[in-house]
Amino acid sequence: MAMAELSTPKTTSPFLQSSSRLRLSSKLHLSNHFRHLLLPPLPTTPNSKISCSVSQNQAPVAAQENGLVKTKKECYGVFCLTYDLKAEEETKSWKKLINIAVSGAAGMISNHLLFKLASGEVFGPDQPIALKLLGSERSIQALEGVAMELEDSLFPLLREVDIGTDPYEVFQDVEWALLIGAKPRGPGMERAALLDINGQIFADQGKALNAVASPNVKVLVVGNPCNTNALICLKNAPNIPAKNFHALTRLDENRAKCQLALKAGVFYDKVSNMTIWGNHSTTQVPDFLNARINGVPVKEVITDHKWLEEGFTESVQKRGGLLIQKWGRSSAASTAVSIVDAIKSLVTPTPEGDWFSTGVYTNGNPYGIAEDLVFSMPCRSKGDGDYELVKDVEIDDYLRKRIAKSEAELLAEKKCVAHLTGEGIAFCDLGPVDTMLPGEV
Ligand SMILES: NC(=O)C1=CN([C@@H]2O[C@H](COP(=O)(O)OP(=O)(O)OC[C@H]3O[C@@H](n4cnc5c(N)ncnc54)[C@H](OP(=O)(O)O)[C@@H]3O)[C@@H](O)[C@H]2O)C=CC1
Ligand SMILES: O=C([O-])CC(=O)C(=O)O
Repeated sequence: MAMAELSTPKTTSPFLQSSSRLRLSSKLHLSNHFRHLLLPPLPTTPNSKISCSVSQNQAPVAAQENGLVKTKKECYGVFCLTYDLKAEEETKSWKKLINIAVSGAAGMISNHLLFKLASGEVFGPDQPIALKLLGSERSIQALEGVAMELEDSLFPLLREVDIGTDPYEVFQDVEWALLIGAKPRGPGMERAALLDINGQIFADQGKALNAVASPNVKVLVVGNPCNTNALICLKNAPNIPAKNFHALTRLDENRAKCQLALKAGVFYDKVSNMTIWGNHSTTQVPDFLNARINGVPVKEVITDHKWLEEGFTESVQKRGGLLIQKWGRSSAASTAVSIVDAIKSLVTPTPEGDWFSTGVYTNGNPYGIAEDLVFSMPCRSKGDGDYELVKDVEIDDYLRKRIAKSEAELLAEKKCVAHLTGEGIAFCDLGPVDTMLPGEV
């Protein structure tokens, strides 16, 4: 993995030393738990070398002055290594560093995702990144453990790691915000209660993004119920384009492709044009009408239409619940993979004729879906981080009826969180069937 031949480090890992020796952002209070790990700057001239003098090659010293933590600008440990000429040539062609925030960074999904981000698998082998990890008082120790593992992985593209508990600090200047942290729904907990608790998290994080993130930040909400959380988040961030907010339904798309491939006896890369419509819940609609296998409409390849309407649809809607039954916990690795897929779909051009699913703001949609929701729909991207809706998909009576059910569910969820979206007093009636998350059975 390492791109450079590295000299022997002269110091030990900062995270293996006492926490008082961690690099601390000079402008922050220690009590804010905002801790910062920084690599040497990228080379700017052909003959420049990233190297540290002996005095630089020491652990950082955090001096306290009037309660404020000040740091010297030294590098240390694994981040003070001298790169060889080959590495210089490589880093010269690197792009400008991007800042990526991840919430719930000590959770299970993040435990897979962060290493994919740091490896270059997501943003490419010439894209250096800074990771800004958001946790809480509960998880601050665990976040240090996460940072230690990142450090020990020697990822050349990972230039900074910050950990913190205040979104106004962690989200500063971020270009991507991957919002994963949310309270899991416990036994006996009402859906309305979960919407309220998690909604509050996303209202707060929306406000923080609005205040301090890059104005064109792209936000991917994973924490459930992700569609309504994304709506809450965007409503609290009026300065950020609503189009920049996504709810993760890519896991559902991947699950649907897998089921179709299994039934058709093909490898899953042969399945394309897979849309998930609606909510990331058991009302979601995996669209077999427009999906293709080897470029041929699915209904022509799989002639068991009863299976498509019932078996296939239900298996995708309830895949998360089945996995929890088997595994004893919800999908984490495949969710991280689907987050990677979702981001890559926005930063690389969509293959000709294909599309991907993502939960996006409905305003101006061509399908007649209620405005002012976050709804999963088919999208294409030029690879610039933005997307456009695919406009010419066919919607028959079967699809229309089911899409309407998911739409009704999202409209009901929206009423439950009116107090968090600035739309008045909440009124929560989610109906008799408690179907909110795919992970629930
Ligand atoms: N959209 C999708 O396709 C999928 C979404 N999910 C959702 O992703 C989210 C994260 O899943 P996963 O990483 O497995 O979960 P974990 O339980 O492993 O981690 C969740 C993190 O959420 C944070 N959190 C924030 N608020 C609370 C709270 N009030 N109580 C407890 N924890 C809280 C915790 O971090 P801290 O203490 O640092 O705040 C915790 O580390 C869940 O909401 C899950 O339902 C899961 C799979 C698929
Ligand atoms: O309900 C959960 O936490 C898991 C989930 O979203 C899924 O597996 O799709």
